[in-house]
Amino acid sequence: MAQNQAMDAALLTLAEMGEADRLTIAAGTPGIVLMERAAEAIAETVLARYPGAERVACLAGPGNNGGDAYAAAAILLRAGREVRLFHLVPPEKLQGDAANAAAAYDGPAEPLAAFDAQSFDLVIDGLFGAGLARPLEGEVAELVERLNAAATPVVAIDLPSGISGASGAVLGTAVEAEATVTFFRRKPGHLLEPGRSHCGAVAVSDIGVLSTALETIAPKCFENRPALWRHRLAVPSDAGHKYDRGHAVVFSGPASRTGAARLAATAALRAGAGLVTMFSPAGAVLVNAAHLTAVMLKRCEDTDELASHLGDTRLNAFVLGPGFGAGETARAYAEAVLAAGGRLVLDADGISSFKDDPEALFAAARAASEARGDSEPALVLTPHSGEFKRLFPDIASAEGLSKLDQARLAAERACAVVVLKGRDTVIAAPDGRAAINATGTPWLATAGSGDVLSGIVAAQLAQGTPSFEAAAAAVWMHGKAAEAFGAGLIAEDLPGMLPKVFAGLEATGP
Ligand SMILES: NC(=O)C1=CN([C@@H]2O[C@H](COP(=O)(O)OP(=O)(O)OC[C@H]3O[C@@H](n4cnc5c(N)ncnc54)[C@H](O)[C@@H]3O)[C@@H](O)[C@H]2O)[C@H](O)CC1
Ligand SMILES: [K+]
Repeated sequence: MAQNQAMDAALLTLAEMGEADRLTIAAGTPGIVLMERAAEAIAETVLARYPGAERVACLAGPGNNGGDAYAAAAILLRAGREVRLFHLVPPEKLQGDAANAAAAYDGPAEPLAAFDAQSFDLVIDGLFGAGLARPLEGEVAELVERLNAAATPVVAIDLPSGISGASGAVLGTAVEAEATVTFFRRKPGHLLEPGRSHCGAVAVSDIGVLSTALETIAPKCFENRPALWRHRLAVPSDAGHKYDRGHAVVFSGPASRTGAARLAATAALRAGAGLVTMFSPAGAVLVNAAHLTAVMLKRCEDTDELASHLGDTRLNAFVLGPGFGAGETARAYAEAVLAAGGRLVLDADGISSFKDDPEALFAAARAASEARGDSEPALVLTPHSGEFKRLFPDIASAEGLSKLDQARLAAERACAVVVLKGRDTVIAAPDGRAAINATGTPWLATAGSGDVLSGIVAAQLAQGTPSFEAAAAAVWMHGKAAEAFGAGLIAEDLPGMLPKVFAGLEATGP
């Protein structure tokens, strides 16, 4: 059950989508039938979203995306719309299903050069989809730029032309659509920026591609939805005790910089850790004491004191970084926590502390994972792109890597779950599993929001949720908390929205 629901959230590579098509066609559904259904889905979206759109332009490219455009044009013509089709290549040059779809269309068709967006109420973009192989240039690039400058709404077939389905990158230039209709499952480019913004509202149409094909294909990338992790999530039970829900620790920075750690600690408590203790340098104990209530406080002045605290093996999840200050102390503490068998969320200054010797961190993480015996990553890294660059400069600067590729390579190298933050946060595990997040609002880009996230991750780790699921759940909840609050959000507001998020999670399915 959980497995099937997760498969609904799969994000497919070009090869995986091609394989799903191949298996479906081999099982008896001809390609032209899939194209016909794709066209019906596009026409349905157009008629439902734009009931008043009379003058419709269909732009058809040289491949099957163009074939979909011909087939959709035919349906809209039958529905009484005033349709004109504009083609990049003459219809007689099309092949396979696209050629058949073009032959079945008997409405007006003209070369692309005759297209003027201003003369239409709606444009259907069937120039390029999954087969986009290189940047748009020349006549097509100019046309796309004129189209974007016009006020006419665009519905994209499969992907806005110019957007890479694999990476969400703009190749050359790309159509800015109001809506996108894709088929069977989304692709990473629908969720990764800037692709996501170019897609507008995405509708996924089940065109009869066999979902059982996914069992054979075994995709490893998913949209971050509860189906991915809800079955692994620890939920406080009636018979439970606070000690069953783990004991999280947050390291505080010096006296003038304690707020970030308190945000993380409050979030950890709200997100379900049974107990949360702040480890504070001596000089910050009074400041922290003045602010903390349910969060406990312990002095932790140096590595000796830390070693003595770590003797208590009930302390099982740690947050190090928010407001902590970068340097030798952070490095020593992180290594000590991992060596003691703790699970560690390393954020902010904690990450930057290893910029001169990332391998020391990766070796500590590898040793910690191996020592656990279940190969579960003990380390969760939560960098934004600037921090990511400090730990993984070569991956960050390599040409042609998507954010998804970057997070996966980093996770494998660091033997850690990597949460590469942003509007399109990617969560990746060393074994290649990855999730792309879609919850949240622009208001999350606010001071302290990352500190809250690290606390939510730690709460899940403390309760025994596996690291990948813990991180993915936390990112989703963090976004949902922001959505629930709405405009005017500051980081302090996020923990207080978590009860609503949990209630929603209980009330709804995946
Ligand atoms: N199950 C499904 O998902 C179905 C999808 N359908 C649609 O088919 C397209 C993919 O079709 P394909 O022919 O493989 O690729 P495209 O139409 O996207 O384009 C390939 C075509 O374009 C040329 N090309 C690539 N990049 C450029 C460029 N920058 N400039 C100029 N020309 C370029 C390339 O050489 C090829 O000739 C998918 O998106 C769906 O819309 C089917 O309808 C069936 C079901
Ligand atoms: K398209």
